[in-house]
Amino acid sequence: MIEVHNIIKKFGRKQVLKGVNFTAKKGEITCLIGINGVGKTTIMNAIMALTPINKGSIQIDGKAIKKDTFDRITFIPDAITVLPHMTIEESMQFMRDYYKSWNDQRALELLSFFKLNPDEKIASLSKGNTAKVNLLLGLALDVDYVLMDEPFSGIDMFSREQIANVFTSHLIEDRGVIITTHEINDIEHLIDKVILLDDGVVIKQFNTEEMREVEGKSVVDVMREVYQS
Ligand SMILES: Nc1ncnc2c1ncn2[C@@H]1O[C@H](COP(=O)(O)OP(=O)(O)OP(=O)(O)O)[C@@H](O)[C@H]1O
Repeated sequence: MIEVHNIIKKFGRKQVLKGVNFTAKKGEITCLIGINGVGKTTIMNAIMALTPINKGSIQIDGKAIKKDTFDRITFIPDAITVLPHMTIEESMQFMRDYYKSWNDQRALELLSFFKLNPDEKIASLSKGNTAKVNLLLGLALDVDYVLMDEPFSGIDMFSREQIANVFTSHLIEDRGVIITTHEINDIEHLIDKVILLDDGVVIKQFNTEEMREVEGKSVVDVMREVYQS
């Protein structure tokens, strides 16, 4: 389980995170939701220790984040990080050389799942296919937790559907996933837990199935209640 305890993050005098608390379990998809600039990416960066926090703590399976934690967790940012002159195959080779957790079989499955041509250069890919390669490179790592920042951002409906399908496939398996998205309609039916953020804190968190079954409300219903009240 990833446990985020009371984290505070300031950029200069601006306090972006004012005591954020939530947990994300293995085997579940947890979705961070909030308006632009609320601090979703900052939370992801804090979990990955890419940005220092001012206060609070983050634990992964009961242990503070350390170098060796990164064998167990991966971050898929909203922009591709491999070099544009590489082909997809070369970018996979790069990851294979660099990460001992690289799983070739899963990478090949993802390649065929997304119907990507391994000989195509990253620079010549459409936005949708670039997003798919980005996901492939992250999901092919054998790690327990995957963080995804805006995997649906700016891509067409069919690519969004294909990406959403990955969440229900064995390619995610029993991993813990934390995702940020503004495209809630695409994954509403897939997510287990929702964390609603506003003004630097978690204003509501709930289990989506419980919310549907007990209160008869969708994620969008709850978002309207919380953000438009
Ligand atoms: N390195 C930085 N230096 C200064 N301010 C920053 C830095 N990184 C983020 N911020 C500020 O922190 C706030 C939160 O940014 P963040 O990118 O985490 O928001 P977000 O919720 O992910 O937004 P979006 O939905 O637009 O992706 C914003 O006001 C942003 O300008």
